[in-house]
Amino acid sequence: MGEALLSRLIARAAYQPGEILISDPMQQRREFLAQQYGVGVTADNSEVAAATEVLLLAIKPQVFESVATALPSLGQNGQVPVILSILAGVPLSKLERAFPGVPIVRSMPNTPATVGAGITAIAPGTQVQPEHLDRAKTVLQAVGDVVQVPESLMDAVTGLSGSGPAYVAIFIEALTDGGVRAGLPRAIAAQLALQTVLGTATLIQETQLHPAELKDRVTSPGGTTIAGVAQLEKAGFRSACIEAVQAATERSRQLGS
Ligand SMILES: NC(=O)C1=CN([C@@H]2O[C@H](COP(=O)(O)OP(=O)(O)OC[C@H]3O[C@@H](n4cnc5c(N)ncnc54)[C@H](O)[C@@H]3O)[C@@H](O)[C@H]2O)C=CC1
Ligand SMILES: O=C(O)[C@@H]1CCC=N1
Repeated sequence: MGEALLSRLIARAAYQPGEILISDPMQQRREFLAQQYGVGVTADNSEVAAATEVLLLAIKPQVFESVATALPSLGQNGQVPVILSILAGVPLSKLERAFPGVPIVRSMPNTPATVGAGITAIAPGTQVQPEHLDRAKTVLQAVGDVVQVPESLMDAVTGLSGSGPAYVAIFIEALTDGGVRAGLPRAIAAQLALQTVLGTATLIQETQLHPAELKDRVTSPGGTTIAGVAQLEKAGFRSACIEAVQAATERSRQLGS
């Protein structure tokens, strides 16, 4: 996810490569990022912590405690960075305990950020002033839309838009398989499936139609669509989507505790 944000930030010239320093323990990863994006790299997290105005935390929640403990206290060179966390589940209370007095913005982006079509929810911590929030938003608005939510909703955001690209990708893959089963060549089926999802999303966005209204418009009486919709309902498609978001939300809560 860190790379998704990085690639778009550079493509949009929100930052120059020379202004970005990335810490990663994997040498192969460091070499790749330096070569691909021209950014500075280091294996020492403290170097990033000492040199930055925005410190993006893009590690796994499972290693948060060990990474935070090993960092020196921030702001010793006079500039206190804004910490922008994208960690699933990790609450502001835990982040603020690890970095006392530091402005922290908890956020949940998603992978469409890579192409500037992301959506990120943010929740500011107790030390965050308007200028800190602006700094965080500048980073996130370069990769898509930004919405502010109460922190209590961040796990639900994670279950929906954070994890959602995987659900949508599975849907596109499954539609493609359906087309293949019905006799379409795979390449044509894949093109039809992808554009159907993209086109429907664009249609709903541009017309502000309620999804149910759009479904009704496609569904001719006694026609093909209602036959397909009836099968989706029989298979519990809606329920599967609702339960997927719920399960991911609960997992996000677990990761933070
Ligand atoms: N993948 C996604 O779609 C999204 C992920 N996130 C969050 O982003 C974070 C990263 O997730 P992914 O990118 O999926 O995982 P990832 O495993 O692809 O990336 C984690 C990176 O952290 C590096 N790393 C490991 N230990 C480190 C350490 N001690 N110090 C510095 N770097 C270290 C790894 O080498 C790796 O490059 C997680 O907290 C996740 O909840 C948030 C939104 C969406
Ligand atoms: O699967 C995960 O834990 C991360 C958080 C949201 C999307 N990917």
